[in-house]
Amino acid sequence: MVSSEILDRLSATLASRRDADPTTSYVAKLFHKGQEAILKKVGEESFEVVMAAKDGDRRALVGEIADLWFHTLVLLAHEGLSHEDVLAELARREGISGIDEKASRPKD
Ligand SMILES: N=c1c2ncn([C@@H]3O[C@H](COP(=O)(O)OP(=O)(O)OP(=O)(O)O)[C@@H](O)[C@H]3O)c2ncn1[C@@H]1O[C@H](COP(=O)(O)O)[C@@H](O)[C@H]1O
Repeated sequence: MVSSEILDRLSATLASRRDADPTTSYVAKLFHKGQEAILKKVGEESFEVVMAAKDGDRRALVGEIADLWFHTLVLLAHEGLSHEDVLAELARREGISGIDEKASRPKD
């Protein structure tokens, strides 16, 4: 079974691409292009997830969700966040199902 440590390793790789040459790395190129380009990829991959699910293509669905997760990790890194922030939020939600999420979320 693949461990969630892959997220730690991938996030470290993403962080290392911040100052990398955009001509040698897809991630560095996305960082270089900026938020708009990253958001465009997140939108495209979200749509592809929906289409794969509607087509009933389970193999494609896994691939498209991997693309979506990957691009959301790039977005998090771009915004100075990481998967750990999301995991912490999910952990916080354990045991509070049934209550209003927005009302229960800590203020920034
Ligand atoms: N997990 C991924 C990963 N998943 C998807 N992709 C890239 O995301 C893009 C997906 O876009 P599309 O499917 O829309 O295909 P495309 O039309 O070629 O995309 P565009 O060129 O239009 O953006 C492809 O270029 C994929 O190669 C990824 N690129 C990198 N990683 C990981 O990120 C690490 C660092 O990557 P580099 O910065 O490229 O070294 C790698 O070692 C991998 O672990």
